[in-house]
Amino acid sequence: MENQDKIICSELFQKQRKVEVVLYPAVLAWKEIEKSSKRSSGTSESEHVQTVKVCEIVAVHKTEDEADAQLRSHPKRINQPSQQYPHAFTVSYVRRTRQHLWRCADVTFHCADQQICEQWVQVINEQLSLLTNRPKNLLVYINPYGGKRRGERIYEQKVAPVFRRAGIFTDVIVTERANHARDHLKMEANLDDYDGVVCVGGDGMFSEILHGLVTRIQTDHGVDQNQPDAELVPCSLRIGIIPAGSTDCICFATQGTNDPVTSALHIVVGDSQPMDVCSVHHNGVFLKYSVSLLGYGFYGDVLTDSERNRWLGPARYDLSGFKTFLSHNYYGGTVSFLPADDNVGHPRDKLQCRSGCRICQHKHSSKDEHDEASEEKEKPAEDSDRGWSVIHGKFIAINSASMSCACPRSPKGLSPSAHLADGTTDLILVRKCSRLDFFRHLLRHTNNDDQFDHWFVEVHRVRKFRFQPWHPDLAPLEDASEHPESPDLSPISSLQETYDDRTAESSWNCDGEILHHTAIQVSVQCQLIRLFARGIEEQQDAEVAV
Ligand SMILES: Nc1ncnc2c1ncn2[C@@H]1O[C@H](COP(=O)(O)OP(=O)(O)OP(=O)(O)O)[C@@H](O)[C@H]1O
Ligand SMILES: CCCCCCCCCCCCC/C=C/[C@@H](O)[C@H](CO)NC(=O)CCCCC
Ligand SMILES: [Ca+2]
Repeated sequence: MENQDKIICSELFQKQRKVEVVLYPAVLAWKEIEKSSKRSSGTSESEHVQTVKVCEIVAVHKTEDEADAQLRSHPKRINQPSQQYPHAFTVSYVRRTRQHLWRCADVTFHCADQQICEQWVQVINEQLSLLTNRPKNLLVYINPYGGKRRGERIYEQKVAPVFRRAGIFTDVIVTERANHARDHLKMEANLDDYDGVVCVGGDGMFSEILHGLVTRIQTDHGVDQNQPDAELVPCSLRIGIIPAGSTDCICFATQGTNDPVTSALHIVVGDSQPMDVCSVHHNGVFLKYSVSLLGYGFYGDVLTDSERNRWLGPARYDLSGFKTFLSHNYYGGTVSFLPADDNVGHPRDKLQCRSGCRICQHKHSSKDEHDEASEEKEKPAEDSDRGWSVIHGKFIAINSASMSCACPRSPKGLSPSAHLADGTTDLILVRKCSRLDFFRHLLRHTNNDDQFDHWFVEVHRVRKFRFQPWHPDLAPLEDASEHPESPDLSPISSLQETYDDRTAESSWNCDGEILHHTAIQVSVQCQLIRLFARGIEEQQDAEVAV
């Protein structure tokens, strides 16, 4: 630190203590200078240096009238340090508290000289203006009905004050119906006016923003989304997520917590996290995009059931999860997939995607990869069946996790080692097994045991996959490839009386929405969008003691 060039250095006052404050090019630091009458004569420097990275300063402003106000209310305190140092400025900055939780903290420095005070404000502001990744204008959509219906309150009480302090301008739209935000982004919003879009709501609301934005960009660039191999254009606008939904899995998996203030601060400091998006087609017709879970069988059934109980709020998933678990349905079908290259690891390698992830950093957006491939004139023949693996079977669940899908219900997620931006999705196949076995598998989503370490579970890291449910007339009577089932210790046959495993079909849960087709083709679009996030931080940045 001492070797870096000091931009400005002063002796100021903070909370009745004399401190030396230094602004280096990337760090603001201050340390106490003790008047050591208590210990020895003279002035000595305390060992403890507090530091704040300039990129984590939210704002700086002159603390107007504070000293005047004190003087008016307590004229007798004229000899106190704050009156000897009547000018003050306050630096608001990001402070890490508990795990992944950020708060906006203030530190106020007092000084005797007005000019010095103004110089400090000016110099810090100059440093902040060099941070060009910070948004200045945001378009905010609030779903007033997501989660526990607290979206508007959360925004007004916790988020808007942080944006105001950071000097961010916002246009706020409180949605009046489902798909309001999607349609506004698709057709009306003037995207040139904004540096980003903020979504106040849950995963379903995020999905609206995703569809509105991605579709708009493709339309503007003349790209036909119905072509499964279309070269999609990445979105330049980043998306911020203020969690106010039921699962908030996308927020949790990209920040490590579901906290509105933390999200607001990630937006203010201009974080950027690229993210994969799966495009889902049915017979060459575009259906949906997905960033978290595409789940057939268990998670499709949970969602279908839970939609009937929306009034229950977040608890609807617990009730439907329990009911679906008891139903213990399984579904026949054929899954085909194109495995990922070796350089992106394996779902069981325990290399979790964290802030600055090396695996994700080495990937580019799908468009860049397309461009490189066509330059080299060796576009892979992906539509042929070369390289594809095919699996027939009866499945309790088929899950594709493009990210870990960590959420409060499952802090490590459906696929703990899945990457946010590696151009792949982890395809998890849970074959027909006993109810007890499936329970053990589910339970492992909540503890440290490996949920893939079961005879009936397999997991593949893939770039594309397809699913075809068995046609009732063509379904094999027995699935020869299947592992012999272990005995079911708790048969609940009454729930299955009407269940015919040769005709039954589930539905796909696509980021919390039901798809209306079961035969689908899925392709991962590497880094199609960017969030105002940085991935989950490995460890807390501690204050520096020198
Ligand atoms: N004004 C509105 N009225 C009714 N529905 C809305 C409105 N605005 C958005 N929606 C819809 O509400 C649905 C649920 O919203 P949201 O995702 O915010 O909450 P959630 O379902 O409780 O949370 P999660 O998706 O995390 O489970 C979304 O699919 C969205 O399209
Ligand atoms: C014995 C106890 C076992 C408990 C096991 C819990 C396992 C939980 C795994 C949770 C995975 C969530 C994946 C995220 C999916 C979201 O895109 C989607 C939209 O918000 N949420 C759901 O579909 C809601 C899905 C809710 C599932 C319960
Ligand atoms: Ca991925």
